Formats: sequence, C-alpha cells, structure tokens
Amino acid sequence: MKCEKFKILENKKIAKDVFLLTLRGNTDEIKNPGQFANISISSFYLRRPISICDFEKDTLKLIYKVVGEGTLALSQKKPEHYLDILLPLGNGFDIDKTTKNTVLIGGGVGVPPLINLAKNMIKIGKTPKVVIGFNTKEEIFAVDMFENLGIHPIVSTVDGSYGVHGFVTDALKSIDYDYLCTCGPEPMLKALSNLDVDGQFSFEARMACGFGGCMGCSHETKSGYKRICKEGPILFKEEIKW
Ligand SMILES: Cc1cc2nc3c(=O)[nH]c(=O)nc-3n(C[C@H](O)[C@H](O)[C@H](O)COP(=O)(O)OP(=O)(O)OC[C@H]3O[C@@H](n4cnc5c(N)ncnc54)[C@H](O)[C@@H]3O)c2cc1C
Ligand code: FES
Repeated sequence: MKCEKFKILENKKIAKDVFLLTLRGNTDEIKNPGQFANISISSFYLRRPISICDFEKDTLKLIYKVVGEGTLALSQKKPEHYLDILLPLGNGFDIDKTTKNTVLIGGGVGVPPLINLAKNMIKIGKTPKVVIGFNTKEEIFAVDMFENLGIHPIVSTVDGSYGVHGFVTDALKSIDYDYLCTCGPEPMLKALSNLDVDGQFSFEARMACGFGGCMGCSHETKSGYKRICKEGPILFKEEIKW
C-alpha cells in the first residue's frame, strides 16, 4: 500500500450522476481486480473508497457516483489537479477460483471492479459472461467498456426502460453459468447468495482508515469478524453470514 499523488487527466460524466476519472500516477503495486483506492478529497477528513476499475502503467481509471458531499466535490475537480490516493487496498477477487463458465454480476456502481476482473480473466483464457443491472436507462454505463473487451453484457433495468425488465436475477435466467463474481448493493448480493452456485462477493462498508487499523469496517462472517477493507472487500460465499 502506498500513498501517491495522481494527476487528473479527465473527469468525465458518463451517465446520470456517474463520472469516469482518469488519472496519471504510479499503479505498480496493484495486484488483484477488486482492490480499491482511498481518495483524499479537499477538506474532508475521511478518505472516500472507490474500486479500481482499470489500470495500465501510469494510468488509473475509477468510476464513481455522486451520492454526497465528498463525491460531489470530487466531480468538480478539473484536469491538472492532483489527488492524494492510498492504494492498492483490500484483497481483490481470487481469479484462480473462477471457472471457464463464470458470470460477473454488477449492480450500479458495483460494476466498475468487474471491468478489470473481466480483462484479467480474458488474459488467462476464461472469458466471462457479464450481467449488469441499473434502476433506469439514464444510469447505464460501462457497456462500451465490456464491448471493448469483446464481451456483450446483458443489461437489466428495474423500470424496464432498457434491456431485461427487472433485476439481475431476472437477467440471469437466460444464461448458463457455474460460478459467479459480484459487486453491488447488499440486497442484490443477498439474492445472489441464495442461488445454487459458489462465488465471490464484494462488500461495501463505511470506512475510516481503509487499511485495517481501526476495525471500523468489521463485518461478522462464519469464520469470525473480518475487516472489509483488509480481509475483504471480497468474501467467498461459504464464509458470508447475513
Ligand atoms: C470497498 C469500496 C469500494 C467502493 N467502490 C465504489 C465505486 O467504485 N464507485 C462508487 O461510486 N462508489 C464506490 N463505493 C462507495 C463510495 O465509497 C461512497 O459512495 C462514497 O464514499 C460516498 O462519499 P460521499 O461523501 O459522497 O457521501 P456521504 O455524504 O459520505 O454519504 C452519502 C450517502 O452515501 C452512503 N454511503 C457513503 N459511503 C458508503 C459506503 N461505503 N457504502 C455504502 N453507502 C455509502 C451514505 O450512507 C449516504 O446515504 C465503494 C465503497 C467501498 C467500501
Ligand atoms: S476502515 Fe479501518 S479497519 Fe477497515
């Protein structure tokens, strides 16, 4: 884990309240898809955790939704501005445990880490299926990013304004899979954990330090309390306690 200065190259709106932030800085230590960055934003005491969406040498991409004052302030940052970022944090997905018939399932701003996961799975010959869900058409993003990887994601919207009408669980009925990796709101994770397949689930928690020092993000699992920022955010299905 390092604290690095990243220069903003672009901070672009890509859907309703959703921004793609492209940064220049040192990405050498990033290991697993599903790890996250903790961003210091101006006057806010606590950093804001955002999943690593994609990276290359010296370039980092993050996708975030404006939900409060911190993310609103982030959306107002202009190119050339520097951000102080702690990364990489968390365990990330264990790609070796995925199968050749894995589906990646994202809900809203749970979609970004699945882009880097898909990219890494393709590199080892395990091209995944992808299902992504949103509330409504205006909130959809990342379809082009998956298409650039040669994957055509199935999209669902709760209001039926685009793609499959309903939840990601409705969209899943049309495909075969024997393993899943998922990130999104907790009710979605819970519904997916009731399906008869194993998988890896990315959890969110309110965080303070972000690197295991304060216990503020502890979450009860079947194998004791785990810090979502350190032993998570990815938990295996068999260890999750709802
Ligand atoms: C490991 C991890 C990865 C994340 N990755 C992403 C990502 O890739 N893109 C993205 O848009 N967001 C992501 N988040 C959520 C993001 O950190 C919060 O939305 C952000 O911190 C809100 O900051 P704020 O100051 O704008 O909102 P605040 O004013 O702090 O809160 C506004 C609203 O958002 C809710 N909220 C704030 N933080 C969280 C949180 N951690 N989990 C759930 N609800 C929260 C609050 O309850 C409140 O309703 C991630 C969170 C975690 C823990
Ligand atoms: S946020 Fe401090 S231990 Fe996780």
